Amino acid sequence: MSGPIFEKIALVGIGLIGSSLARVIRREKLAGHIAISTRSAATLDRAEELGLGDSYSTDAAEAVKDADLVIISVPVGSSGEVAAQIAPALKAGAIVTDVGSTKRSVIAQIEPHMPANVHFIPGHPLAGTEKSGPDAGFADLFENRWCIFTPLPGTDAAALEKLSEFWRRCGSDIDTMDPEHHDMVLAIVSHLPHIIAYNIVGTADDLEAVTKTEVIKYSASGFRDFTRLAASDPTMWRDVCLHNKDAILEMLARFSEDLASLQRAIRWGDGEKLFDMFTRTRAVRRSIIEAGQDIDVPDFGRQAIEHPDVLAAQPKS
Ligand SMILES: NC(=O)C1=CN([C@@H]2O[C@H](COP(=O)(O)OP(=O)(O)OC[C@H]3O[C@@H](n4cnc5c(N)ncnc54)[C@H](O)[C@@H]3O)[C@@H](O)[C@H]2O)C=CC1
Ligand SMILES: O=C(O)C(=O)Cc1ccc(O)cc1
Repeated sequence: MSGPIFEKIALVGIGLIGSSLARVIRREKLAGHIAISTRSAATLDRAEELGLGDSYSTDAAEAVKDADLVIISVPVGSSGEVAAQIAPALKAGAIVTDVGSTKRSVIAQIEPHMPANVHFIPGHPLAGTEKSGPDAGFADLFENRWCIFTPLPGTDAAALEKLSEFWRRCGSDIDTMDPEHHDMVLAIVSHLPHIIAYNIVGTADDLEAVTKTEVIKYSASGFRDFTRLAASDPTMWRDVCLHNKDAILEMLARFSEDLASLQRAIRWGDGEKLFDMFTRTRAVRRSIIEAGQDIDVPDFGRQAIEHPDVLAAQPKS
């Protein structure tokens, strides 16, 4: 299929994800009109300088007027505020979706505001980088990545198919799951890695016996990989931590238990245990490569979904 899918698309939030969407919508001619809205006037001006849309407003309600598709791309903690602003201005029959990294909390914030005559379909593209803002986006971001929908009971099948077609034309593959499962999967494959990265870089930064110049000068590539994740947007990740609290705490508890067991093996010189553990984790990496997921920016989503055994794997005693 070619040609516009929607007459007017409104993008609320024009950072990494919103601006990547603007770029791919333009390139693939997915809309007749792209309306852009964001809270900060300076960011909106930058989006206009970059020519990302056809109309610009700091008033989200103004931007969504007559829109057939509204995509909310703001930090998850701001979802409710945006939903309240846009609700009275939504067109009957419009599809409203989001791209938030957590789903239960976003649904809880947005759904109560949605009028009965619009289709709210929560979504999450498993694609991103550590960068943020309208300059950071690029049209290929969603190419060969998963986009997960967590539809509410009774979601209109035609609206879901139309939104799926939109994301396919952005380059993504579609998967559907319930919001609880989404939040659990993402806690281990995305949220925990970021928290671990923030923590290890923080620990290094606190070390008094090692100067900051030494951390920079001698940083091995393993540490550098962590610094990339730890450079991710603080507002976005504060919100993810606060809005997927239960699943993150559950995964952190398991992680801490496993870390303590590793610590014990090191303390007691249990080389066999260390070797077995490192052999098992090496196999996970191999299966990622075999699944064709060995790409520059770590891909965390597809692997866990296609190979749920990665999640289910229990430590060998
Ligand atoms: N950065 C990433 O790698 C990924 C992020 N996500 C999700 O996408 C969403 C957006 O993330 P990014 O684009 O990376 O963030 P960003 O920081 O690059 O952009 C956020 C945008 O939201 C705007 N904004 C913030 N509060 C607002 C409000 N109350 N009303 C209107 N606009 C507001 C900001 O001005 C900015 O334009 C988040 O929910 C995040 O969890 C999803 C997949 C990947
Ligand atoms: O930069 C990376 O490695 C990421 O993991 C990007 C990312 C961050 C959050 C998401 O919800 C999805 C993708």
